[in-house]
Amino acid sequence: MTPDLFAGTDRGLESLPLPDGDLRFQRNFYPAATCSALQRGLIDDTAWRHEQLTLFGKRHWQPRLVAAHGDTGVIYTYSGLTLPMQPWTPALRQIRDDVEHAAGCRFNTVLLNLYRDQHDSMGWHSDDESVLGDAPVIASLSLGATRLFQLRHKNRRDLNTVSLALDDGSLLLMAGSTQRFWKHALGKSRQHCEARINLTFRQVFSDACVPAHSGARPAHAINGDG
Ligand SMILES: O=C(O)CCC(=O)C(=O)O
Ligand SMILES: [Fe+2]
Repeated sequence: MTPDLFAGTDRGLESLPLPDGDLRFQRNFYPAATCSALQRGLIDDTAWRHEQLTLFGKRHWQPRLVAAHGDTGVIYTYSGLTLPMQPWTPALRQIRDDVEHAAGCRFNTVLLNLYRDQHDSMGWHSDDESVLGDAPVIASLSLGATRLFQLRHKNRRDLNTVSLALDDGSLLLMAGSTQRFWKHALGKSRQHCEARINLTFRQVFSDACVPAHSGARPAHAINGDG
């Protein structure tokens, strides 16, 4: 495993070298005071759900709380779970607009994860559902405790696991073929951790109209107010 590859800056999104992928990262996307206000508001105002998943015929509680917000009519199923889609709140709409501006593309959905402490986690997976298109852009904003995010290539054994400390206010973009070739996870921590919220913004297409190439569009392609 490599140490944290990327120290990050607040000079905008910067590319992280990733074979077969496209990762960009910005530390301090939001300043600390904004992050703590956003985190408090989201913890209090979100209808957090504790969901169960079936793995090999056995029911398991997910080790985190979740919620989904998005445009009316969007349905998104992942890991066999279809969360009820809540409307955008003013806070989430503002964050979405800021993230769209940085990413240069539109998002119609955000999944929220609340990692209550060091015991909460997310297992290895790719966000590669067909409704995300073949080259999804996923923008991940972290608020609260720093947690270690890891990526591992699906079939190249010569490549090390990549580790990235996602700290308060950081923005990570996964684009291009990242979901096709890499899995990612957020493991439990050995040290005590306070709560962390992660928001992943996605563009979910209805099954009928998934574009052949759905990668990031340049900022000037943004139109309308969503
Ligand atoms: O919490 C994180 O940083 C990862 C979240 C994630 O991978 C997801 O929501 O699909
Ligand atoms: Fe993910």
